Amino acid sequence: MSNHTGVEIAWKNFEVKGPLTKTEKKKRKMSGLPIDDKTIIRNANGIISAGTFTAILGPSGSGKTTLLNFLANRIYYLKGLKVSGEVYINGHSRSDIDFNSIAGYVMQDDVIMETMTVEEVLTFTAKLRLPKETWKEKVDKVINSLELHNCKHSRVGGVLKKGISGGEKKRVSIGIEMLIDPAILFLDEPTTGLDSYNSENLVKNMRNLSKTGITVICTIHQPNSFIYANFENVLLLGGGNTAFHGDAQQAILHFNNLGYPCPKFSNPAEHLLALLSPIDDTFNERMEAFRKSFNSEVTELEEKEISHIFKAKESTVWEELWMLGQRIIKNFVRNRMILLFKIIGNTVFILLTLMAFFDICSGTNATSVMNRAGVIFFILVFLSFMAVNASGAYADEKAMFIREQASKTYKPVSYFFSKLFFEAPFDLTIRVIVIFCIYLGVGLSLANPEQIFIFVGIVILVELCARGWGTFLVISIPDLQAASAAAPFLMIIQLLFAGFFINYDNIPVYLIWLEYMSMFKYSWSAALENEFNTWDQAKCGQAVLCDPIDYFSIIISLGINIVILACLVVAINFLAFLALLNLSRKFRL
Ligand SMILES: Nc1ncnc2c1ncn2[C@@H]1O[C@H](COP(=O)(O)OP(=O)(O)OP(=O)(O)O)[C@@H](O)[C@H]1O
Repeated sequence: MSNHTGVEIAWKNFEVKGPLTKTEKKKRKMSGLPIDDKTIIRNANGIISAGTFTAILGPSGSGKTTLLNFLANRIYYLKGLKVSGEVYINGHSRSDIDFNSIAGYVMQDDVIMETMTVEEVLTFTAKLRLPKETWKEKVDKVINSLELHNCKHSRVGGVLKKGISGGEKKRVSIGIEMLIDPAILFLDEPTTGLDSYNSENLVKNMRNLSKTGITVICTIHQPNSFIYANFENVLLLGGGNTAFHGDAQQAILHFNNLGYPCPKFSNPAEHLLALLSPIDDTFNERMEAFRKSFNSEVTELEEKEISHIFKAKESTVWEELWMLGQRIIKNFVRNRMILLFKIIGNTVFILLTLMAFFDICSGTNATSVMNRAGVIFFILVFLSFMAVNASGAYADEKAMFIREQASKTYKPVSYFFSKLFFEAPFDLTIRVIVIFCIYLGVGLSLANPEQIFIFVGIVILVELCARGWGTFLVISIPDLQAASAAAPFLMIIQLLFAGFFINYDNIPVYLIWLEYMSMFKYSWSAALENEFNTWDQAKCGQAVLCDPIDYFSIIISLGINIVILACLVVAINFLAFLALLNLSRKFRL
């Protein structure tokens, strides 16, 4: 199915050093050894021919993934390591060619939209990256070659909602990469989490792909003997060295000749991994023997032409927005639990609020002033906490966004605005309904009918501001749990300096900037002003509360408060957008 004649990949003088772990440092200190960087891979060389299937094997920590990432040019994952060496594609230095246009990379985790069907997942990428005339044919080809026809209309599913099997999911991940017709395909531990039946099938699939001309390279943890039998070539890593690289069956003979025969009826992979693991005192001696017995030297490389470099279609922002928007809507409609929860949760909230505060604000005395201010405060706080969590959708999709950026499926700007145009409106609509019901039910001012609309406008700005903050945190903090823990703190800080708990005059000068950044300061002032600008002081009496604008120290006019709030919305969302750009830049190849 590939249009390629395949490519040969070679690496020379590949060396990796990395920091010691705390335990390693302790051990070295106790043995009086120097505490400098450890060598993970030492002067490795190798060559993998076009259209072959190679499995990189080795014990845990031997550097399999590091080698794969180095070959696949996944620089981000090598951060923190000192890496040197050169990679050649068909004899050309990798840096001289558009390597990312001929390479596909399948991550260990399958990060696919769970609510989409297999066909929809493939179609999404195909429509964005392939010309109109070819995408449909290409999707069908991928489905056929990866034997996905039985599940093409099934939803992908996830941990809580079962969908297709783990093996099928992995094949979908491979299929997404196959759409661009890669000449070389890298897979990081593709059989992890799969049962032996699915693992064997997957390995057969990979071998079949290599037979179509694609150079397939994967790392594998602990293959069983059936899986091992399907390997064409193996590259064995141990003790920082390449212990063997070549025909999988020859590997068994090679170690047999060195005096390490594979015991009868045992799994050859287990035997080889045991030989490469530091499980006894003879490890160093064994590794030295393996190193000497295998010459990985790569000599003169012949320069060969690289046929057919894939040129992805450059979709416009509008096309991308529409595709992403459709995906959001589908995901939204199919995620019935979330939909139901939002509807029931908000209905319960309206009912409870009305039961507690029904008509509480309708009076004209000082008590009514406090009630009105209290209800307004409650609405703003409740909505902002709800909205800051609405960015959870970003958290759910962060890994998928990274995968899609690595393969340049769409531009980050399209993703950002698709969330704003297609995801936010549903929440905003619910919020508007909630506010209308509560506003009318508790008896906030309707002396001027515009007041309710102005209040709704203020609430929408608060919602957009809080969403922006939530999005910024989720995108810029690598740990998602830390990001969701930080969100309420950020809201509390803004509340603290908004003017309700500490009077503006009592805020220390060096913390005054927090006051100016608080969305509650402006929304609270604007909402109070909106509420009390039709207030009849004469009916209220002489109490200090009867002049609410003065009592609450509101000095900025309603219009200016709204303008500042709108500027905050733009600034915070721009910050979130910059964070998204930065995330994309790290992973986009
Ligand atoms: N970015 C990094 N920063 C620091 N150390 C790293 C980094 N990446 C890998 N290492 C270290 O390099 C060594 C090799 O890691 P690598 O993930 O390549 O091993 P592996 O053979 O794939 O292991 P496993 O089978 O457990 O996934 C390990 O000791 C690991 O801790």
